[in-house]
Amino acid sequence: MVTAEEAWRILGSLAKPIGTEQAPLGSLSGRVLAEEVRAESPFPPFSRALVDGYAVRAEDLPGLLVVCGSSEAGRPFSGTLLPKQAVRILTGAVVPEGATHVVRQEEVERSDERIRVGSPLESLNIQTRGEDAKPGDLLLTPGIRLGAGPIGLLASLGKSEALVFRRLRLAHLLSGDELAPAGESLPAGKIYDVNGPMMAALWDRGGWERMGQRWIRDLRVEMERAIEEWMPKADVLVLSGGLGPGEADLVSEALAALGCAVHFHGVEIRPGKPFLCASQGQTLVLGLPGNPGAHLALFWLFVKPLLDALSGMPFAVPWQTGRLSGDLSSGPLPRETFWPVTVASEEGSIWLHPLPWTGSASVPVLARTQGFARLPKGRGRFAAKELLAFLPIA
Ligand SMILES: Nc1nc2c(c(=O)[nH]1)N[C@H]1C(S)=C(S)[C@@H](COP(=O)(O)OP(=O)(O)OC[C@H]3O[C@@H](n4cnc5c(N)ncnc54)[C@H](O)[C@@H]3O)O[C@H]1N2
Ligand code: MOO
Repeated sequence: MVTAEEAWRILGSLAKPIGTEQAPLGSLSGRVLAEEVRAESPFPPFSRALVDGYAVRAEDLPGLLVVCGSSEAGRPFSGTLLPKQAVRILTGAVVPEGATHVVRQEEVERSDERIRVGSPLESLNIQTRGEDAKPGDLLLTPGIRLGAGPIGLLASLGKSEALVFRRLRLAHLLSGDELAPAGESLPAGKIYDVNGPMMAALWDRGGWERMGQRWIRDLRVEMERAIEEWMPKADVLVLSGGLGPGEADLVSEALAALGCAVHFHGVEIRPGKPFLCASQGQTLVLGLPGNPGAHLALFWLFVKPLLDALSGMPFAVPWQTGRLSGDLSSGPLPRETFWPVTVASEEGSIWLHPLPWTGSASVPVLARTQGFARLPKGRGRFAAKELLAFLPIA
């Protein structure tokens, strides 16, 4: 049995990114960047007008100017602005040589090919060449998950692809002779599979590749065969159930028979005490207890930080702090406990409302859980307004 801190440390040491690949711009959403991105040329590539109006020279103002041509987006004015001249210009167009300012069209009087411009001009209304980035400027660093903003930046640089970490391949093996699939009538003694659909939902949101999900009967030989079959295909194999000390708790025996290295089996926490971590070669095996409450809590506390780190991001558990909105009392806690809470922000404070919780076998509470409050071992009473660490789940 290890402590939660030891489990995080071990998982962190196992979390080496799994490899990289080039991916096209259109498929980068949710991927993790594996390279530094620097500007190769100035951005914007030319000084451009920020408003519709006239390009002018400050030294001619105030005065009457002759409009000698136009510059539109994509169709620049080819000459140089001479004394007492102006060029009609539209937003995004190249500012002609010699111009110092762009004056808004609302601020000039125009008659035929002449404009009258007052003085002084308050703003340039020009985004100058290289204002956003100069050649060599660092624009993106490795380890960020790519969303719309960074993808837009890559597009502005003309990049048609980027180096990203390979998508993690995950498989989920669920054991339990009592499991029945949704949609079928429930024979006596059976329950519907909760962990399969719950984990599938978590994985789809994380952008990882779901290799497969398989049910196995509570037979050691079946468990062993399924692990052996999936180990070469997956980067991470998540097992559901079969971890406790009962006769049908088969995972440890199957892993031992396959010669896997077990890094820990059992963490001093509630829920999720039988949590197991093993590996063989490059493949990691995570055993999560069958109780759905343990499955969900362990995913957020340990599995997600590990998967993120294997995907190229830092290994981190993003704790926050909040105050209890009411008293929380249970018997003295036998282990460090992660208690389901709802989370609300009010008047600059985060409030944690402890949900009624009977343990990891309870499922309805999971539908309301927005975070897990971290409670130390030994205590049984926590007063309203006490400040606690919690892990938000979103
Ligand atoms: N003598 C002891 N018994 C138990 C201990 C212990 O220390 N000594 N630990 C308890 C704790 S804590 C947990 S957690 C469970 C761990 O059990 P397993 O990992 O072996 O899981 P199972 O026995 O297979 O299942 C537990 C529970 O969850 C239900 N389950 C399983 N899979 C699913 C699923 N896919 N969807 C919904 N529900 C599922 C299963 O029917 C059981 O009710 O052991 C305790 N026992
Ligand atoms: O570890 Mo169990 O999940 O505490 O019920």
